[in-house]
Amino acid sequence: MGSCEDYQMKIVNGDCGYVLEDVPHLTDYISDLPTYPNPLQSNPAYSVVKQYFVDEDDTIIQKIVVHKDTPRGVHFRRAGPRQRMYFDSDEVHACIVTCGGLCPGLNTVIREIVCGLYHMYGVNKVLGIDGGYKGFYSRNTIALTPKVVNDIHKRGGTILGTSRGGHDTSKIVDSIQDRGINQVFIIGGDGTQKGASVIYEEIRRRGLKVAVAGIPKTIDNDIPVIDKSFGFDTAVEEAQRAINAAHVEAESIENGVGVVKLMGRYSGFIAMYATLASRDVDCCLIPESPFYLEGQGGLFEFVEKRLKENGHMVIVIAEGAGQDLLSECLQSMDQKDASGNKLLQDVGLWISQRIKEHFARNHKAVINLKYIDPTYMIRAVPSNASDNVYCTLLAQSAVHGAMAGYTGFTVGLVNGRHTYIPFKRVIERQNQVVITDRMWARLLSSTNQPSFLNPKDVIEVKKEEEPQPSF
Ligand SMILES: Nc1ncnc2c1ncn2[C@@H]1O[C@H](COP(=O)(O)OP(=O)(O)O)[C@@H](O)[C@H]1O
Ligand SMILES: O=P(O)(O)OC[C@H]1O[C@](O)(COP(=O)(O)O)[C@@H](O)[C@@H]1O
Ligand SMILES: [Mg+2]
Repeated sequence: MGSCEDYQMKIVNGDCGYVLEDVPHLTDYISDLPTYPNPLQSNPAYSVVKQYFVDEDDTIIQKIVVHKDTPRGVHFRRAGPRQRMYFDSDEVHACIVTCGGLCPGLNTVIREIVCGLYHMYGVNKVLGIDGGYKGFYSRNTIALTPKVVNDIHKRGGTILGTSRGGHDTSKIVDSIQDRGINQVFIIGGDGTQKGASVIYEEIRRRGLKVAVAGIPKTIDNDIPVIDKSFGFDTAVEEAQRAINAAHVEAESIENGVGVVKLMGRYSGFIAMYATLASRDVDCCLIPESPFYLEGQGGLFEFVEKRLKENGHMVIVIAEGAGQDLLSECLQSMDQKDASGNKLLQDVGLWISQRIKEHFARNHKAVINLKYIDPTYMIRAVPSNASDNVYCTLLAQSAVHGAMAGYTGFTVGLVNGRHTYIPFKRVIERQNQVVITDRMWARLLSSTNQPSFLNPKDVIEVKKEEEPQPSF
């Protein structure tokens, strides 16, 4: 038996600095497993596809910008159907669980896992776990068939229900073992993937032939390595409606200020992309970029300037922005949700209040501020067309991977290619907007807002965000 560390990372080194961060396989800890031909071979839909099966040696590079002397660097295993299966179709008993906050596309992923298993691999035992991780040991299950899931992709939310907290590894693995489940599909964000990782470790410790596959869900786009998470596109699109409303309101009245709060606990991606997409936003505030209110170069000064120039303005603020300022003013609430995530104070309400107070106090002008919080409306919509396609491919990748005997992996798009990524890589840190990257500069130059950084801060930020060498 290896250490936990061995359970998580399988590193293969090649020539010229080539590194494959491989995902575990059932054969790593169970010997003499029988294999089966892939039933897709005789599926008429695929009969004309050239090279349908993924070559075992195919890998995807993580960093695509290179110089002539750059070592080849980190690669991930390419996702897709394999020639040999490590499960016979009749033997498979799969389950699907959704955990954490809602995100557009959850139902599409559920649908496509069920249809992929049934139609591509002839599996006919798929269970839905009701209500997140705790559902494994405290709730009923739902039998999932292509008929049951047929039109669920048109609905927001998750037909399985979701929850925070309640992750009890041994009770969950006991339930998997007792029910005879041998493929576990876990859809959720950073917390969920951490939970999936310990479930995989426990399954491996018990020596069970059970494949564990994660499908990363996060509306905040805070999962590292992958290009973007499903539902993010939809969220950015839906946010436009709120920004438009804020703009219409602000534009229609003297000194109109529209404030829109968007999701993003630690990562301001939705706010950044929604701002870039809209062009109606004058200022975007995100958790990664500190700001201040008073004095030269501060937010109040900028609001005054924009109102003078244009007569109206729109501010987009991510929910995690300015939390340091809030805790200075309001009593710090150190409350957490059931999963241990810090509960944040409403920054949108706070900033709206502060702007109103500033203008009232200084008799600068009478302003008309409208605050819009569309966060739960955004999260609850069904996924758009592009996310629907993305969800379908993620689900199919997960199914192909599990059938081929891979385990302990998350599926994800890396540089536009579908890959299998070891859990450890997606849970070790959070994906955040790098304010020294060009994307944030593009935003600043599109809104012409202040950067809120003085030259000394810029040097500090650059030092903090010095790229970390990957071993
Ligand atoms: N470090 C962890 N280890 C095990 N389970 C975890 C961990 N963090 C979160 N979880 C579980 O994952 C589930 C979802 O986590 P949460 O943070 O609420 O959402 P998300 O996965 O969307 O980030 C919860 O049931 C929670 O108990
Ligand atoms: O009110 P809830 O359900 O706890 O959700 C709020 C949180 O959900 C999020 O959308 C992200 O949640 P996840 O980590 O579950 O993806 C955050 O932006 C937000 O703080
Ligand atoms: Mg999370």
